[in-house]
Amino acid sequence: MDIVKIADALERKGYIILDRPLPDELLAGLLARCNDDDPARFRAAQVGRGAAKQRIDSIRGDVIDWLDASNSSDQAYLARMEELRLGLNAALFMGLFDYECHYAIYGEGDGYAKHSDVLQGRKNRILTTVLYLNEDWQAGNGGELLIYDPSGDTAIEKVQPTFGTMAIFLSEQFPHEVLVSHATRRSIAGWFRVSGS
Ligand SMILES: O=C(O)CCC(=O)C(=O)O
Ligand SMILES: [Fe+2]
Repeated sequence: MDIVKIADALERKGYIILDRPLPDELLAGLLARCNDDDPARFRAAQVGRGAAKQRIDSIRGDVIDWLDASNSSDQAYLARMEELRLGLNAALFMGLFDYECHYAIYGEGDGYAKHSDVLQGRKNRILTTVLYLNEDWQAGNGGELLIYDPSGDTAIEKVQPTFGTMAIFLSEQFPHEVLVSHATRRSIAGWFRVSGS
């Protein structure tokens, strides 16, 4: 990954969309993991936290599974993200403390309504990453990531979830949404966090 380029974009505009920053073998391994035939691995994603945590299909339709450091593909991805964490801390003094990430699968008809990744009452998610794992994705499939300006009024970026594309943005600054997908849509969503609450 070109950490200098990523750091520069984050400093200038707060986000970057990368074409294919990771090697093909790694992407293939991650896709195989996200295709895993064990359906019980994936759980309905929830919104909110603590007592307010709930499943609301109309807001968010994906199923998720957190990465597992004992799997070699997951481990390789986490190692790349660790390099990025250290590089961004060195370049921008971001104080990123750790990284959490999960596979996500959106089925036909699923999306994720406009939201912020910074959970209410908890400000530790600093930087969001989303890596897409959809081979032969068609423009008509929907499922685009819309990134809004900080006011939330205007969409400033529409990202096709094509294989290997990665979006990285400041979690608090950019409301975003996943448009309804008309095909199975796979990704890894992750967050660099600072320590604390
Ligand atoms: O999959 C995407 O494009 C974004 C997912 C997302 O916003 C989230 O999981 O918080
Ligand atoms: Fe999000």
